[in-house]
Amino acid sequence: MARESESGLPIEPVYGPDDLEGWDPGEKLGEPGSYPFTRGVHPSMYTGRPWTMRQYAGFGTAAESNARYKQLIANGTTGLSVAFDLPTQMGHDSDAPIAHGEVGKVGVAIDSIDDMRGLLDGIPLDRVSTSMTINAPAALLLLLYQLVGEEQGVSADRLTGTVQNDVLKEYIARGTYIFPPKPSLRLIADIFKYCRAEIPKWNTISISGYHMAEAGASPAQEIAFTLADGIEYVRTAVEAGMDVDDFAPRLSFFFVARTTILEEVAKFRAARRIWARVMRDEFGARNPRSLMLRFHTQTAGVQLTAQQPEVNLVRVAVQGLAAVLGGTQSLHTNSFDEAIALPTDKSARLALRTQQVLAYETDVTATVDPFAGSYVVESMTDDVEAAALELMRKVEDLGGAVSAIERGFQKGEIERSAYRIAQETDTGERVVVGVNRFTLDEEEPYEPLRVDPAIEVRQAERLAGLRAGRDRAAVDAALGELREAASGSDNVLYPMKEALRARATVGEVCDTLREVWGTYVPSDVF
Ligand SMILES: CC(C)(COP(=O)(O)OP(=O)(O)OC[C@H]1O[C@@H](n2cnc3c(N)ncnc32)[C@H](O)[C@@H]1OP(=O)(O)O)[C@@H](O)C(=O)NCCC(=O)NCCSC(=O)CCC(=O)O
Repeated sequence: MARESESGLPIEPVYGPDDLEGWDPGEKLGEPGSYPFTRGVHPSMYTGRPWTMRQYAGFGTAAESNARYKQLIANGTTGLSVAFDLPTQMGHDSDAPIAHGEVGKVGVAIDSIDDMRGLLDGIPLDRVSTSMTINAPAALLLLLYQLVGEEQGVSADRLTGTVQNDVLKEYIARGTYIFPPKPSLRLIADIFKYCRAEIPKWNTISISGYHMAEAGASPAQEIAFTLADGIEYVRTAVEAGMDVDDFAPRLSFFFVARTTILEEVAKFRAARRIWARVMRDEFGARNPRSLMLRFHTQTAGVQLTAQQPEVNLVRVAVQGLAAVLGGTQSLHTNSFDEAIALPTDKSARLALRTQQVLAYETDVTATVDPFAGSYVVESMTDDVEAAALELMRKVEDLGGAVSAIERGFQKGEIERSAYRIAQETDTGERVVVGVNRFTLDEEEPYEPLRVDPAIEVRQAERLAGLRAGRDRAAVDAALGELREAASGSDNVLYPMKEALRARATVGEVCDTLREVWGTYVPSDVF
């Protein structure tokens, strides 16, 4: 009997030539590095250059996070990935009442250029690419990065990295939105234009399915809703007057890797094929780079267990393998203790070592797209593609990603899928090793890393010092310019940069935008 995949599609006990009858490799696969990019975005893939090992990290103060980044680099990481605390992600200063209890908890606290300077101290920005998981305030953090680059003598055209900047999935699954959809999309178009003119190698957005997957989305839902968000961003930028080939090469994506290797590989390959077709046929993109779906992967946090946490090391290795077999450009492997707390130095190192074993001890990097032509993987690639296209059509029928979000469509679909997973786990139909089978009577003790609660006081003191030491009139004047741009149609990033240079804080800049644009209140469908 066929088993069901995570997307609810059948997985047959045996696949053979009949399953690929009429299947045309020329149309479905092409060559690696060529349309429709099913086999990967580069002709040589990992035989030319391994994926970027990019471990998401950050906690406490800028100085503490800086020390962790230097340690990661010393251990062989090949790109940085900054986690910000919730107040920063929501555009509040560390001393704002609403920030209380959250400063430095899930990431680093960045209030101003002073903190950004500390975060990047001693890190050569012309040689390291940096991803920043920041969404509503993405423009601010990008500009702070550029300003620190200028101080290091690195011109903006040499900076490489990514801002997540994907606010649509914040409304669907992650929650750190500030402004309503319309000004949020306008801000994203401003960022595309600014980067095109000023920071051309920067990846301007990381259109993310990861968080939807963490909320329970199936693989088909994950790519469908993510690509639908991508389509909305492309439309926004085109409507804002940009030529598609002027910004599409710098769009990037972000997906999860689950333990179900076969379907995950199929998912990544299907996503590349769908995106290439959409960009070529719907948007008329001509530059091959505009058609390439380049993506970062993180192993599935939701599949980690607090019980017998060391078993997570095994899960992460399997998930990382899925990402690599699927042709990821960049990878974060979770630490085994992440279901319990922030990773310790040792668990962070082990997570990176897992990638190094995949890259240098296995043979999966010796040849491009090793699953190509496999009866099962090609069949599943077609199946996931068809299921995703069907969902994308439903989003279109609702008027596109934003209208569908406003009606709660994506959230509703994801909730249903999450409910199914929870039920299957409860009944034991879905085996979770160490949780509903192969359990221990008594778990071994585990000592997690804890963030020092005094960090909040230290950040508040730093802010008081900053406010006392800066030219208040210059800050007010710069924020006034920003207010004016936000009220009209001028690109907000130019006055925003001047405000940040004058040491305006993240909270002050975001409050200025909140005054003009208001904040988003979800229409709760549930
Ligand atoms: C495009 C990606 C996906 C990857 O960029 P990278 O710089 O790492 O890699 P890359 O672009 O593939 O490679 C770097 C350069 O080498 C080239 N290159 C690579 N491989 C090649 C090959 N085989 N042949 C020829 N050239 C090759 C590329 O074209 C590129 O140059 P050119 O540029 O000149 O072409 C980017 O967006 C990225 O790094 N994303 C990371 C996102 C992230 O870390 N997010 C964390 C989220 S954490 C989170 O959100 C979860 C928790 C939470 O909710 O907070």
